Amino acid sequence: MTRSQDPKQAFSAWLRANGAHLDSLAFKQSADGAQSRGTGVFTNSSVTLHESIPLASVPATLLVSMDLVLQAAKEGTSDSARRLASCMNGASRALAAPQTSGPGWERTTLLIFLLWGYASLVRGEEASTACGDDKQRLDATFWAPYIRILPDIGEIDTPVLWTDNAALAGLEGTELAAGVKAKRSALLREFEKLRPHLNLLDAGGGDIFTPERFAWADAVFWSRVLGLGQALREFGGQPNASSDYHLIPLVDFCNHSPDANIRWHISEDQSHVVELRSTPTKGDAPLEVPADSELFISYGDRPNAEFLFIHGFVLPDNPANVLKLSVPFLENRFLNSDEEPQEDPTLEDDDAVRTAALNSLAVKTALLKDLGIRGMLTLAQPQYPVSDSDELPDPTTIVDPTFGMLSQRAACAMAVAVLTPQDGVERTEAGKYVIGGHELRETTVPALRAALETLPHWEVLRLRVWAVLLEIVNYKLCALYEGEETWRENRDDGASAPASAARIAKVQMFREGQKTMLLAACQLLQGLQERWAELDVVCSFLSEMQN
Ligand SMILES: C[S@@+](CC[C@H](N)C(=O)[O-])C[C@H]1O[C@@H](n2cnc3c(N)ncnc32)[C@H](O)[C@@H]1O
Repeated sequence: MTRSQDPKQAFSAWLRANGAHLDSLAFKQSADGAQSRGTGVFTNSSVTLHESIPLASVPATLLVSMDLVLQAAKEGTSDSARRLASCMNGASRALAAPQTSGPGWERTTLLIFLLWGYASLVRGEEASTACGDDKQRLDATFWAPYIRILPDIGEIDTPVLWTDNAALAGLEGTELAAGVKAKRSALLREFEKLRPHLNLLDAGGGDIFTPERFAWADAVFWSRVLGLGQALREFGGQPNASSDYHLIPLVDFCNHSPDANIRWHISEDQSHVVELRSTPTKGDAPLEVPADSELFISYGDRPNAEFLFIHGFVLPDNPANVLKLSVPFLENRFLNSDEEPQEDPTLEDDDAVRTAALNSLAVKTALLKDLGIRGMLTLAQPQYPVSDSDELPDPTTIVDPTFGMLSQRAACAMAVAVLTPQDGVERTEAGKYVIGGHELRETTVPALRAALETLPHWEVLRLRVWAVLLEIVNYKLCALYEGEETWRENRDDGASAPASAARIAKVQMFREGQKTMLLAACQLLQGLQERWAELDVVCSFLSEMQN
């Protein structure tokens, strides 16, 4: 390979020379209207895809994981391998547990790999052309054809890398605004800690490593990494593979589509570990793909917030859009604010009310933790049944009146969140949970649901859930509308750099998706609240409470 060769062709040649098979494929620029998708995988002739026949394959020797980085640092004999070893030693000393083991450390080692390859590339260290024996893989120059065609800083469009205020302001009022700020600060802190050790990777002294370059490595990592560890150990003939995270040159150039026509597959053939194959078709029918067509894999059904944050793109009318909210424990309302607690005649003073709230909060948090429900709840888009009549079923008569907006787990978590100390939430000394005087047979979502449904005021609890959720949804909707104002002002402000039209369109599409979700949730919850407030069982319970 010569430096003047087209990087995409050089990459194909490097893959082939090192044992990958990609006969009918080529790497080309991909775009969807104004939205660039960067490099993609295209057919170079018409092909017939079969689910059982690999279209391309990558040998184990080309997989990039922590195992490779550690091996290069330990066994490599080149100058670059020695620099890598010094950097790895320093980095593991600079970071404290838990960052020096598990997935966090795997990520750090792969970021170091990318920066190692980058330093070698910009310092013009020559890439080797010979087919790699195992030693060559332990030298940074071996990976140059791969590092060279990775998208560079200006080609990655994730909000963490945006520098124009006009686009960043577009996230105001959405869940991403705080996430992007937090991620930027975390990356900066991490970079400062690692900087002296990263500089050891660079023969030129390290002035090429900036916070932005570190954020580039992080973005490249998250947008391409696959968690293959278990699959490799179980099916890929690599019982000793200790890494989970892998970068797979070739496979990681496949762009995403909800209508993917290919998928990656762990091969049983031990020399060709990862393959590309056709997605399953009806009756195993082969798939005819014309020449010069892009082949897509699926990154999964993810909401636009996730696609934008990790990949810098959004999908129009994405059915996987969701709303995330932290579990709204009622106790927090008065523990964290001046709000008056619900009156409880059985308790003597404010201190007793506070203690009761803290106890009940501790039991509820422990219960959700034992159920595996931590942190955030997810609200999906309601899926109304498609029927000939316009009439929806009476929500009070169906198992899930939220039409899929709340999963069984989220519905249970919400019900727990709105239980008050008066509802009787306790934990016995034996660690069993008691709700309204009934001990849970087992700490599972179905058992909790069954216990909640037996409460005499179950429907009142549900009304509380609708009311609390409606309040949150309205709050988020207001924040979104207010954010819209801030964004408009920033876009019109001549002082800030103009964002590209494609980026503005992307942010707009993201905001529209959030608005659609929130309005649908608001409409549904309003209807549920009205309907539940009319139920006899709810009316009589509430009037009894008043009396
Ligand atoms: C695994 S890489 C795919 C190869 C990548 N296009 C490249 O140039 O290296 C994932 C990245 O490709 C881009 N991408 C993938 N699918 C896309 C899509 N449907 N629309 C826009 N960009 C896409 C995003 O930048 C994403 O982070």
